[in-house]
Amino acid sequence: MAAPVKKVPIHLQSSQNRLLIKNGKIVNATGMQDGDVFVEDGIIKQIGTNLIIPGGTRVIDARGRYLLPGGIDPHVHFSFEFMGQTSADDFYQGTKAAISGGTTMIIDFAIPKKKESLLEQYDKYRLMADDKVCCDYALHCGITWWSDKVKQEMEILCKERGVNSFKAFMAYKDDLMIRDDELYKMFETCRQLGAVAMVHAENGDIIVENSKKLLSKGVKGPEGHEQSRPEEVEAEATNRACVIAKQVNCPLYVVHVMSKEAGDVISKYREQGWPVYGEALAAGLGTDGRPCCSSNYGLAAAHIMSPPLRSDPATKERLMDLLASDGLQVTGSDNCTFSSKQKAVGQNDFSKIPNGVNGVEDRMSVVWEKGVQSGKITPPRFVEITSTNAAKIFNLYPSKGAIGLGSDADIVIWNPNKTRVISAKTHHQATDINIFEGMECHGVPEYVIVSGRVCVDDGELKVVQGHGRFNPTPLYPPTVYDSLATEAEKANYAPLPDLITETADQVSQLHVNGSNGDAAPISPSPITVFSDQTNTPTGKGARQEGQRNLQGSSFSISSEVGDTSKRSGIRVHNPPGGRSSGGFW
Ligand SMILES: NC(=O)NCCC(=O)O
Ligand SMILES: [Zn+2]
Ligand SMILES: [Zn+2]
Repeated sequence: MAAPVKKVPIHLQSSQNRLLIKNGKIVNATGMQDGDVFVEDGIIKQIGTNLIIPGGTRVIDARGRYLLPGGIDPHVHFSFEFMGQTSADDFYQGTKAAISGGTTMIIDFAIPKKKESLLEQYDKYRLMADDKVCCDYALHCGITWWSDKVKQEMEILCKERGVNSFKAFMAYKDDLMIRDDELYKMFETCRQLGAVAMVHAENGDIIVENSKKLLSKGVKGPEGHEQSRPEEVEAEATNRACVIAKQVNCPLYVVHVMSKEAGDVISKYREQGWPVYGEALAAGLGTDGRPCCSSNYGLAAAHIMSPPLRSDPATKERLMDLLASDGLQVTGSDNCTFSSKQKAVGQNDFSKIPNGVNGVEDRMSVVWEKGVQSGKITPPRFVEITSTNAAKIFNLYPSKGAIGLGSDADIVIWNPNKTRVISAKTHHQATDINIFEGMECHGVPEYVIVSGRVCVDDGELKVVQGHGRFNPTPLYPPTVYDSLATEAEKANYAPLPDLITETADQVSQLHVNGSNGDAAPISPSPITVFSDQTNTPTGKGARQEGQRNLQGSSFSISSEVGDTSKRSGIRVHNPPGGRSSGGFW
């Protein structure tokens, strides 16, 4: 006989989709405030004190902790076919590792080989990622050759597939590299579309010649990697990319800034008022290139990436100083992991070592340790460089990158008083070596909430495959284009609404819709509140909730399954005026 079903009174049932985080210090890029945060259906619905909360809501006490917007890592490569290998972290393992470290959104790159279709590569990445991602994601596309077809496909990607950013490679000659005239045309096209041009800045011709010379002299080990591409080879290309972008009036995002000289170039253009953005990496901030000269090949090869980790140990301090002074704006990981076995293919020729390091899991800890713990930056600046700036540049703000009313409930409860030691023995990545091995970091993500779901729960990882969704990135990010766009172009995009983090009383006022000012009842439907009162549910800049495309949203649960709540489809962030989300993502 079946056991009798125990009935739980309705008021005692804990709702999976409601969460109250109490007593934390809420940190946004704009500042900090003490308060409680109420989350329902994956969205932040109330912020303040003395909130009116429905029964059955799960409560987490965050006293003594910071509440941070979930980290956004704008630079990862999962399952990337590169230098004859496929990077080891796939979209499941990579996003799982990301979440365990406090990152709740990643942006990967769909990079076609020369002559291949961008659209086909995009489709391939969507297929690889959609069912596997444990957190939300978006895609940049790579431009590795130029033709009318590439230009047309860029337009389709922007207008119909939710891609607003393209990366060009000035290195990896005969593989991904494009020439200056192609770069010029690509930047021009980005400018015409209102997209973000991104660049890997290194002089690929010089690298090839230097490598040949070093190999012929018998320098074959990993130490030859940096020798073939010294600082000025990165700085020259960074300057050249800025010059080319300027010719066509195009804003520019320089990925993986790895040297002092390249950082200085970006700062110089910014001082002139030019919209150039620079991304530092966890690797560049947390370690350096000295292990590349180790007699332990495995350790040396694990540190090989491009541009290289610099052997000057002062580089990491300088990069953090630049982040502190706004010479650089964003931190990513460029997570592109290869196992020791995969790295072994370059044993007799450094130019064949697959380039890439880990970082998606440890980026938040490394930046906190080197930035906040060292006293160089404040918690709000930490939030800005790990989350908010990426959200703004790729036009995801304020759904992402903020703890505000109507924002996605991507929240990290961060204990600054706990420490952890990074190790390959405990990390969640698909590699056997961690470049930050042994580093002690203050700041531990005790809870990581991904779109309302508690995926790190008091330190326990409970991710769900397929919980994440593809986030289209709309064109004309205001942060990037405001200083350049014409008035006619500005009509194409919605100005960013300001973040609102009012008290409960103020929130209630915003939702009573002309009633007597009593506290508003908790609404089961998403609350959409932005300070720009011209935003209506159908107007420019409105979040288009409920327009999630359900197709292709299969869902599976990992061994760490916590619940079976299902999220599916895509997210649409502040689509530009007139553009329908239309289900074509
Ligand atoms: N950076 C690196 O070494 N590997 C990933 C590919 C790239 O971003 O250039
Ligand atoms: Zn690159
Ligand atoms: Zn990369």
